[in-house]
Amino acid sequence: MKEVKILVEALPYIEQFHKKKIMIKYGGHAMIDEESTSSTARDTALLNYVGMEPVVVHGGGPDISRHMELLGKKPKFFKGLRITDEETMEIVKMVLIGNINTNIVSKLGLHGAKAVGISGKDSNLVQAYKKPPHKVTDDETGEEKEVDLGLVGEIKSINTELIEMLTSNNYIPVISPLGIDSNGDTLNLNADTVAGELGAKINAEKLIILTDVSGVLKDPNDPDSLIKRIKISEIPSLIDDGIITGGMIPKIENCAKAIEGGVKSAHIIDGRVEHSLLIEIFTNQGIGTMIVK
Ligand SMILES: Nc1ncnc2c1ncn2[C@@H]1O[C@H](COP(=O)(O)OP(=O)(O)O)[C@@H](O)[C@H]1O
Ligand SMILES: CC(=O)N[C@@H](CCC(=O)OP(=O)(O)O)C(=O)O
Repeated sequence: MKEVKILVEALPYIEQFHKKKIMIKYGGHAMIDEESTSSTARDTALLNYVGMEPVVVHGGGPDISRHMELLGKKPKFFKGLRITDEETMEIVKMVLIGNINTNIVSKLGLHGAKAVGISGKDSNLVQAYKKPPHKVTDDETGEEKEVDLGLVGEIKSINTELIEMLTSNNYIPVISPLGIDSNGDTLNLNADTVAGELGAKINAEKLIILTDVSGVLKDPNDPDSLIKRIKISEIPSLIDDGIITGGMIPKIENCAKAIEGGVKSAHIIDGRVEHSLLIEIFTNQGIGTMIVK
């Protein structure tokens, strides 16, 4: 009886999200081991089985950094974005496309879903241009200088045709965060940005970002200080006051962009917690931080 009750309680959510796209971002820090990646893949497959259309964008920052270090390169970031020279780009492609993407696709397949691995380059899905150098002022000398991030892109446009084709045929697209520029060259993109912008473009019902903290915390060192709801208007002061820093900045900013672009709700949740994805979708109280208008 207990199992049946659970199923009946899930019914309104199954109805609400039937044939709706759910944009899920698998964070590099959320994929801590094979088991948690497999568990998230199983939950994603379940969403698909009950009639939703999940679309996965994955990260892999920690793995890219690890491989760079193995090859004797020091990872460098500017405002959360990896400074990407040509050699780094080779590592980024190898890790994201060759390793992480295929791994997620296999795991979804093992749980019975039809998953297709692509990157933003396929079928011109994510067209991008090289990010112009950042102007920064040297604190000591007051001199202005430029920081060039190398092969890092900004999204110019998104062609959703391939995604629509896949989801309408019940395939789960699994997307590596790379873009293609007008010369056909590859650019490295932040995975949260791809998930947010693509989520808005495909009219996703929900954007769910899986990471390694329970959501946005008032005090990042205190796991019990979770902020359950954040209004878009509150975001700038949370950043200015230094409450939201580092990798959380692109997450919250892209949740806001997604909501402004028409996504109905955006959530940052702990991907290491078993079934956090299902708890978010199938319960009233949800889990993690919800970003609202
Ligand atoms: N206010 C905050 N609440 C929670 N996490 C925060 C906050 N500010 C910064 N962070 C950091 O953001 C990290 C998540 O971003 P990131 O490391 O890029 O994850 P991912 O690989 O999942 O994209 C957290 O592990 C935490 O260190
Ligand atoms: C430009 C840029 O910084 N790209 C990211 C792409 C991967 C990513 O975003 O991974 P997470 O979501 O795990 O952080 C990088 O090279 O790390």
